[in-house]
Amino acid sequence: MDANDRPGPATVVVDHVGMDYRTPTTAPPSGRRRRFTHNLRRMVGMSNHTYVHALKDVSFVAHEGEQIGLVGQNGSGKSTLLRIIAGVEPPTRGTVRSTSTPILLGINAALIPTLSGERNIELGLLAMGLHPDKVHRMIPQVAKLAGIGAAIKRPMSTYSSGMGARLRFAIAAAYQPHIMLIDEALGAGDAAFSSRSEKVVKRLRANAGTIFLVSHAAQTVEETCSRAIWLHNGELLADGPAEETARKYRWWAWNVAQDEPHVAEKLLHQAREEFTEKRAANLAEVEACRAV
Ligand SMILES: Nc1ncnc2c1ncn2[C@@H]1O[C@H](COP(=O)(O)OP(=O)(O)OP(=O)(O)O)[C@@H](O)[C@H]1O
Repeated sequence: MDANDRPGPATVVVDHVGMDYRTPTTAPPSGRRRRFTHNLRRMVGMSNHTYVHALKDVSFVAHEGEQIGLVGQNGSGKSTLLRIIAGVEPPTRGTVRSTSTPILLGINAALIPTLSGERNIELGLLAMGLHPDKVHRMIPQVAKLAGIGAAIKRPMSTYSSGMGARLRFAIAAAYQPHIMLIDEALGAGDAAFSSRSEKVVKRLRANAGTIFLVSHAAQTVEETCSRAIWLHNGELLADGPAEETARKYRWWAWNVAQDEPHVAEKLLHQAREEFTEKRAANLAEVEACRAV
């Protein structure tokens, strides 16, 4: 889609989504009383907890024909957002609505370790809603794409992590999703598998209606997406044409890498200011979708 084109109909509505993870920590909290409780719990062998605010009130609408890249530094919430859109994890707050089931390439299939690879393919394809006749016809081709040889007859619990990743990828790739989510960090496998999986991803991307892509190379987002969203510490900081948004992020990241914290801070502030109007437009669109 060209940046000047009108967007197609809405396919995914991310409505005020927030995600908090409760995690153990050894860091002492601020405040005397809290520190006292923290030390006391530690002395009696109990662990202390803190909350990670992985996503903070994220709202936007994705449309038919859009390829949306998610950019942001490590830990900014990109994978969390993909998992929530895929329905793999429920958000702490807010909702995600979509016109069809979004498929997160590689991990939607919940595989069962005690069953063979072949049986997992069967169950995975059935879980995606494919007809049993079609599933039986497809098993050999999915097994071929996984390319793990005779291991396909063995229980998954005996696989290496790379073999498991290949199988998961092959199952997800067997189905052409309309809303497709790709987390490049989940890509696993050796060089031969990577080139094979690249071809499959290319084909799936060409036929999908809406695509979300998490890539650590902002340049990939710039080159292959129509729109980009910049997440920073769980906050939606920018949302616009891929080239413009990914460049903003790259310029910020470059300044962080050059140890220019003041410039980087100024750029964050600038991005936030520039996003004010678009944020209001996003919220209005989310609101309008809620009314439908
Ligand atoms: N299951 C979990 N339990 C606790 N904290 C989590 C969990 N999953 C993610 N987090 C935290 O949530 C925040 C966002 O993580 P997320 O993986 O979404 O970031 P990311 O932008 O995808 O990072 P990266 O670029 O490194 O892959 C991080 O601070 C991370 O530590």
